[in-house]
Amino acid sequence: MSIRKPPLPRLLLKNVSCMRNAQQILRHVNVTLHDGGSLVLTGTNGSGKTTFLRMLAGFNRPSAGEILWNGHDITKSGIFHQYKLQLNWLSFKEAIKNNMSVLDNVQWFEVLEGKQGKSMPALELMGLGKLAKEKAKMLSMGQRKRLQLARLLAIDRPIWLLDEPSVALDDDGVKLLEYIIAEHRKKGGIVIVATHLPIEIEDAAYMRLPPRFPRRMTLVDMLDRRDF
Ligand SMILES: Nc1ncnc2c1ncn2[C@@H]1O[C@H](COP(=O)(O)OP(=O)(O)OP(=O)(O)O)[C@@H](O)[C@H]1O
Repeated sequence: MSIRKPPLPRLLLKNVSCMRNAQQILRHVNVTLHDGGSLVLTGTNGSGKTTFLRMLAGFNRPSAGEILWNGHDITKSGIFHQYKLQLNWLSFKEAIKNNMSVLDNVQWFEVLEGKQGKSMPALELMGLGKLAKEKAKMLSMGQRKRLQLARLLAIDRPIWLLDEPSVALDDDGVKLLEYIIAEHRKKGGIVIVATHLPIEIEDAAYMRLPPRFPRRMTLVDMLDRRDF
């Protein structure tokens, strides 16, 4: 009888902590993600959701513990070079050039990836097909977010790091976001989302980060506890 080794997780965070500006932001975080997996990060303002994503993107190094991709430490330079090519990052910094057309704002990134042919279908899927030739400065906030999502699709990398991806989207936009996440996962992609807003992601793991600055106890809290 042969005993099969379980597959290595694609991403593994082992007892990871992270400091920022000499403050401990994340403590002893453990996460396992296989292909097709998803993690939703929630927590109050300042609890460290963006820091978590930045750490996975390599902008902040863990102060303790390890982040392993295919079993290799991502902070090792040879590994990081390969690992970062797996990442697709969506954040408040939109990197949208207002004087370029909507299509060029997507195609430019696609060409940098050495890919072609996905920009227009991605814009159409995100409901921006008819605006493809307009300057990006004509777009509303929600349309700008849709453009960022079209870029994710056109660039087509396996690990998505999404910081508040549904902010500014209307109901249809949120459904589209949920749809593209589900489709990406079906292909084996990994999706990590930091969000304040409800989002439906089937079988996702949820992690609620503890507040960093617990609020001071009020008189009402003290009366509730009756321990003074
Ligand atoms: N540029 C920075 N330099 C140093 N410390 C920072 C910086 N940005 C944030 N921090 C610290 O890191 C902590 C976590 O911030 P982070 O942005 O990760 O939280 P968040 O959970 O994403 O918050 P929000 O819900 O407001 O987006 C903050 O409380 C702050 O003290």
